[in-house]
Amino acid sequence: MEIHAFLPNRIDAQITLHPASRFIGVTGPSGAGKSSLFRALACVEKRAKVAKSWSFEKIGIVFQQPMLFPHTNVRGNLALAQRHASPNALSVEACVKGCYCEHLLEKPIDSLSGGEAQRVAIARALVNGPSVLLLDESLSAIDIFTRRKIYQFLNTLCVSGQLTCFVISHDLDDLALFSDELVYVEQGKVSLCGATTDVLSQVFEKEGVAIPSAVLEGHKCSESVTQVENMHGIARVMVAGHEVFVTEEAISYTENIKSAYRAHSITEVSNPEQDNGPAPVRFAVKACDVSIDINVGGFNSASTVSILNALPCTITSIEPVRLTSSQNKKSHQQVTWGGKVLLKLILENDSQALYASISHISLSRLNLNVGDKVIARFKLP
Ligand SMILES: Nc1ncnc2c1ncn2[C@@H]1O[C@H](COP(=O)(O)OP(=O)(O)OP(=O)(O)O)[C@@H](O)[C@H]1O
Repeated sequence: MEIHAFLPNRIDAQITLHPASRFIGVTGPSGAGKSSLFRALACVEKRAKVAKSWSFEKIGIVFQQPMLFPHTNVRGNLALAQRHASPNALSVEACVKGCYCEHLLEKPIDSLSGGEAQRVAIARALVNGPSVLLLDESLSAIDIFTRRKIYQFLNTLCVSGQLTCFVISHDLDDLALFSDELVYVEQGKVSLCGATTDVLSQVFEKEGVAIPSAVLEGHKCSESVTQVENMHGIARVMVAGHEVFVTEEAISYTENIKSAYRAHSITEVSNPEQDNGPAPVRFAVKACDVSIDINVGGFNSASTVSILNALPCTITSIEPVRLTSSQNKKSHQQVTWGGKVLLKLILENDSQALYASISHISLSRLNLNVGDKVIARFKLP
């Protein structure tokens, strides 16, 4: 998929995407032109010129400040959107359930909180039945638990082929978890575009992110081992041949619509006849949640620590963690070095990367070096 968007003095962006990408994250510094790009794509900017290699049937856009009709309540807003809905649009019930705003239906618009109004605005956009939905920081005021649930719902629609989402966010963890591809905008141009994990590592370097998250992909095992896991919403995921535990909320489904379908109890998502095997999933692991164990022989014998997960890895780089702070009135950046180092690790027998943020003291006590084989132990994501 190719898109070229031009807006005089603001945007000259070339985006090249894989045809199968359905959830595309967009990020970049403040003022880079992300909103302008979306406004161009949504044909809101009259002077914009957009060329694309495929035709969008119907484009929806939701801004950070929800633009709901104040003269009617939430139900009325949704009913108005339904009037011009495309034939395959989801029902109001499915949209409000997926956007967690069932309880808000009778509320007047001016009584909604910022996060509630954002949820209603997304539900209203979905009721209209767009084939492409542009979300411009549209979930920024929603708490992380509900936000992740809504992203999971949107992702389910994307995985089932009913929707393509372009999502602007400054939250790299959200984008890491859900995006098939990531676009980085700088000074009106697209400077990075491609597979999420590849682009993310370059974004972390560019933005000097001290505690990055790695995205791991694996297959969710269909059944939980014990009733305890079931009760606490913990899933088992096979990563590079090893079993790890992940909370259900932290998982994003990448394929296999049946699993996503079951996870959300959605009745209107198209349900192609696919096999019901282990569902491909991804989840993010924060560098600060990863500890390093040099006792590689004791891989399965860490029963004396509370950290649940372990993956054998090799250290591929060791970098001091940069702490960047604004120094003076001219906003020059001063770089200072914290007491930590960032280790980049590659999983054994796999090309997936993991980060670990550890202290200089641990680095020297354990005498860690590039090329060492270690166990990365990490808390339940
Ligand atoms: N209507 C407008 N007319 C002229 N310039 C504009 C207009 N809207 C935005 N700009 C300018 O275009 C540039 C890009 O703004 P835009 O809002 O697209 O950035 P952004 O990447 O979305 O930023 P943020 O992350 O802070 O929301 C900025 O310099 C902004 O001042």
